[in-house]
Amino acid sequence: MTQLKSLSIPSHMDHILPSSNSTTGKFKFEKPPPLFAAHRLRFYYSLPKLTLWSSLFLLLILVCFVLSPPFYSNNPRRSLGNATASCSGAAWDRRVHSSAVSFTGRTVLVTGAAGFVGSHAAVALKRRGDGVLGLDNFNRYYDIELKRSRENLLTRAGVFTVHGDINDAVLLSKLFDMVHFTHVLHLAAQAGVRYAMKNPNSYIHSNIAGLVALLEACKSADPQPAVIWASSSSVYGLNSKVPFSERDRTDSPASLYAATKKAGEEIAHSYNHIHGLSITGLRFFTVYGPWGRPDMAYFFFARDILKGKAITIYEGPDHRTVARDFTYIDDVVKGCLSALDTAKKSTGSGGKKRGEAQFRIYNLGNKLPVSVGEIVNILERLLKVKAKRKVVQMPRNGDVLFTHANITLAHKELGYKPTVDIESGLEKFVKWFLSYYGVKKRRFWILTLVANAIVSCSLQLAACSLQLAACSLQLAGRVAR
Ligand SMILES: O=C(O)[C@H]1O[C@H](OP(=O)(O)OP(=O)(O)OC[C@H]2O[C@@H](n3ccc(=O)[nH]c3=O)[C@H](O)[C@@H]2O)[C@H](O)[C@@H](O)[C@@H]1O
Repeated sequence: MTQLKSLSIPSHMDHILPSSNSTTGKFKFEKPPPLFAAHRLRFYYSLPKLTLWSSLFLLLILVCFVLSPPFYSNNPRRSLGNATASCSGAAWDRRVHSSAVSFTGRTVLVTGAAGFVGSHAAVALKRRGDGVLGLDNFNRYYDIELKRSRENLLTRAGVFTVHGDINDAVLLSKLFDMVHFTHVLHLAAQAGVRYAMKNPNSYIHSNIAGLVALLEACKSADPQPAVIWASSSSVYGLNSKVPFSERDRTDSPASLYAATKKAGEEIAHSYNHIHGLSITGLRFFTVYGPWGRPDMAYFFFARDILKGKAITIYEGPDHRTVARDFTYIDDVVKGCLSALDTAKKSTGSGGKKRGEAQFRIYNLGNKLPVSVGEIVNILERLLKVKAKRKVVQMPRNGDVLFTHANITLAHKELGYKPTVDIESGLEKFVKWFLSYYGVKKRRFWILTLVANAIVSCSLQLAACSLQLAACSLQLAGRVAR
């Protein structure tokens, strides 16, 4: 007993010690190693606390993760990893070939396939029986999860998306060797007018260098494909004559983005002239709709209205209205497909031109400009939430006051006829927006709860095992004595 007392065991440990009565004269208590004893004591008594704190900690990490702003970077190296290296192997080859199987005689390489217009167009092509192969660099200009979700849609439709950059000449040449593309629908680009103020180089990288790399690959392919690619309404720049017609001048761009698209049109012309590539440029007018781009105003207005955050509505000098010829995605996709179907074959082979080749440019707009204020009115009605509007003078950030397409030429030569008005188009967008982000939120909370439960259970299990080990050690000690 004297021995026991001298150990000064804390009173709350009494129940795990043998009773003094039963051991009188016989029991000789051996002090466990101090470190082990300390652990055992803390562990045993703070188990519920430990579980609680670990759960709270886990929850905190998850909340920080969700609330952290998305990381926007357009450094292709960062987002690509080793793309060319990953684009090989028998399984990869099989996926490329099976995606490119065509039932119509058309086989299309769609660049920017995980993008907004790219994903819609690739699915539409595949549905009608064309062979389709996607290519996308999955850069982080906006939410990469959205791009992955679009990629899942493509996969379900039977379209394989190669992860790679249009600047990767080795990869392009490999793809052109593997598949005889009849057409290239080139939609990969650094989009967005205002972002050029922040990251001008990304526009040069994708819209100039990338375009040249792609045209080089097309020029060298045998047979050469016909190229249909996305230019932009922004090439009309500071023009004041409306509606914008393809014959109007395009030499006063208001943004670097517009300048790179205008440069793209000139570069395309030179490849057509020298190498006999059949090339069609499509000037898209503010394309919107389900699976859209989160950097576009209608998209982030919807998000901010729902969050109760103020939205900034630009106005021109003397309170002039800012307006856009918003064009619904399905109409634009129809325009792309008609351009593809009416494209003539390239005339070159092995990089040499054998005759004049087709060169076309079309406006794909809606010919009914809508003010930004009206877009907000419609979103308010659809979301049933009042927007907190902040009307400010349009900053000098590359935006133009208005766009308005003359689509006579596209109508005449492509049969292009937009059918979706802004109310119905935004209604479809809002429906998608609510279901996509609603589902994601629900999925997130279920995952959080499951993860939490798993961590708590594992901690409890670990604690029990330690306790069991401690008891066994103690028992072994007793038996030995
Ligand atoms: O037509 C095109 O070629 C271009 O269309 C859009 O560019 P933009 O029309 O400027 O579309 P948004 O960025 O969504 O802006 C729409 C309107 O909202 C206005 N806006 C934008 C942001 C903001 O905070 N407040 C605001 O009033 C803009 O001035 C513009 O009038 C795309 O973002 C470009 O990639 C595309 O090439």
